[in-house]
Amino acid sequence: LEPVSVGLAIGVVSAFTGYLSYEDLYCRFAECCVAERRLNASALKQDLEEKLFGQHLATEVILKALVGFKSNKNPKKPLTLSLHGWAGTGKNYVSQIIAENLHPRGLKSNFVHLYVSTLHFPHEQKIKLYQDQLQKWIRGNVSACASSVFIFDEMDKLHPGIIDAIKPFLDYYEQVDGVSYRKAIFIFLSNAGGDLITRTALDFWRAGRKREEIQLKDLEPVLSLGVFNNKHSGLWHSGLIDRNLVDYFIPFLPLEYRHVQMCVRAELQARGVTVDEDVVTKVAQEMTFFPKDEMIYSDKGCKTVQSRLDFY
Ligand SMILES: Nc1ncnc2c1ncn2[C@@H]1O[C@H](COP(=O)(O)OP(=O)(O)OP(=O)(O)O)[C@@H](O)[C@H]1O
Repeated sequence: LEPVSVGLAIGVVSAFTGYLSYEDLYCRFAECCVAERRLNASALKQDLEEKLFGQHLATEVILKALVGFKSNKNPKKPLTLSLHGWAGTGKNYVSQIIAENLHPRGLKSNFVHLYVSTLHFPHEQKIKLYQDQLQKWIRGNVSACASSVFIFDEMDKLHPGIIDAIKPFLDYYEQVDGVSYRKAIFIFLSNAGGDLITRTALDFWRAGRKREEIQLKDLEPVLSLGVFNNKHSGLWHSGLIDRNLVDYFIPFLPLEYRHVQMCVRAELQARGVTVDEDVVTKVAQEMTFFPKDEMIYSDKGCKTVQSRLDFY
């Protein structure tokens, strides 16, 4: 917002109200970083339960992690979440929900920053430059707003050198060069471990067990094999794991036919269109499912639902 019009608007409103502080008023017109803004736990819970389909583990862990972190006045380190799973299962989507619950403007907020490996750090020979830039960006943004949120997409494609560059910010230091990073939130998204998570889900399905019976402890050994000891996970050898800098590893399960249907209905509702079950079935049936014999999981999750809907 342009400062003159903000100032003018504030003047007009204060003339009418007479009691709101300049800061209160300013923050109604321009975005402010409210370090002590409380997290509305029930709103977050409702968002996750209503909008995120088929991810009972992610819903539970994200809620617990964020509520715990935001209610702690003196966290010892920033919150670091690592989200893993197959394509189109909701990792970016949930980051958007988290961002909106922390900063009302969500991904558009000046205090929420999204980095995509292949877009922002594409050239291996420029690692040194990227490291410097990233450190400057993070330092600058956290100095401006302690509760900044940083989302790193395609973490499995991120050069370990870049992860090393952000490592000092994730650690238990009180301050780094006069800036405290302890109230910031880092979210890493990756497909690493997705195939192994899928295999576990499939084992449950084949054993006739419900998806909702899958517990974190069923996936922890799987993730440790696929992510912590896997050269291609991005986190490997980055030291984040040895130093326990990642607080929560969050698995995303592959989506089934019924979840794709739910995504189609949600998208129709978001477009303000009445839900036509014929369209729901047509779009869901156009998706491809695996494994070949059982055809249970959508190979792109809900990812292409929006573009497919444009045909109807
Ligand atoms: N579990 C889900 N519940 C509701 N909607 C979903 C879910 N998963 C995906 N979607 C829908 O599909 C779109 C694409 O999903 P999203 O970008 O979150 O996938 P992703 O897991 O980040 O995939 P990738 O690993 O390929 O980046 C979302 O914007 C959302 O509309």
